[in-house]
Amino acid sequence: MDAIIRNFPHRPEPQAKSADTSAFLDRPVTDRPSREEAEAAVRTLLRWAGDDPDREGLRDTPARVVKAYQELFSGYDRCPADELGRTFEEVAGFDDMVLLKDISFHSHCEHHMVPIIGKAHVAYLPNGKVVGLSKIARVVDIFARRLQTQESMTAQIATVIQEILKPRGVAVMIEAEHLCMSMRGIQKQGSTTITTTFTGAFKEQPEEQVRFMTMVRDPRKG
Ligand SMILES: Nc1nc2c(ncn2[C@@H]2O[C@H](COP(=O)(O)OP(=O)(O)OP(=O)(O)O)[C@@H](O)[C@H]2O)c(=O)[nH]1
Ligand SMILES: [Zn+2]
Repeated sequence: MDAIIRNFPHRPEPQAKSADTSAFLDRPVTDRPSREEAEAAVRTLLRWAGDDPDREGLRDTPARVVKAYQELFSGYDRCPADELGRTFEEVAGFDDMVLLKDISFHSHCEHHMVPIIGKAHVAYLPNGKVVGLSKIARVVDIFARRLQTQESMTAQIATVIQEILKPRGVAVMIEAEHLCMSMRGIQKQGSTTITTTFTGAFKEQPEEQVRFMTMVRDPRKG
């Protein structure tokens, strides 16, 4: 949990605390450099790469890069716990698996700041309440729009859903290509990294894990 709390450095205005979400809202605010400082850093990188930041084609690039980073790293300004705050009473007694498959995401690895492109599969076993389907995808999106390792992102998604929704169990699988392994370094194109994590009934009952895996691979067999 601590790791998740530490990953909220820039949330500007903490919302009202509730018993369920307080742990996700008490996070330190760190000094953020100004936009001008960020643009100056991009200019330095352009020069370091060997180009001239004053040539016409690059003149607006620092501003564009900063604007793009604001979007790509907007997950630091958002709280995944907030997304899960609105729930619905269990629909018509439904308490079986809810699985969102193939949630596409773009993230950036914390080692090289190079894209991680992949999809997440997230399931939970409701325990008296369900959450809007889009909220699960929003949680994935918020964590993806931070610097990540795939393992951390997998664990963070499961932890926040387990802590806030308190279902009988959560299962998360992420499949992703790390461009730091294909564009540079070892240069292995097309390799996929798969990570999984399970809580509650998914952790304790192997048959629930199998059912999750089967539904991820072929939902007709679930
Ligand atoms: N476990 C894990 N490793 C990652 C992830 N994304 C990137 N990496 C790895 O992070 C490692 C960083 O290794 P370092 O030796 O510190 O850095 P490097 O010299 O740039 O490594 P190379 O990529 O091997 O050239 C590399 O092996 C990457 O493949 C991730 O999500 N999870
Ligand atoms: Zn990397």
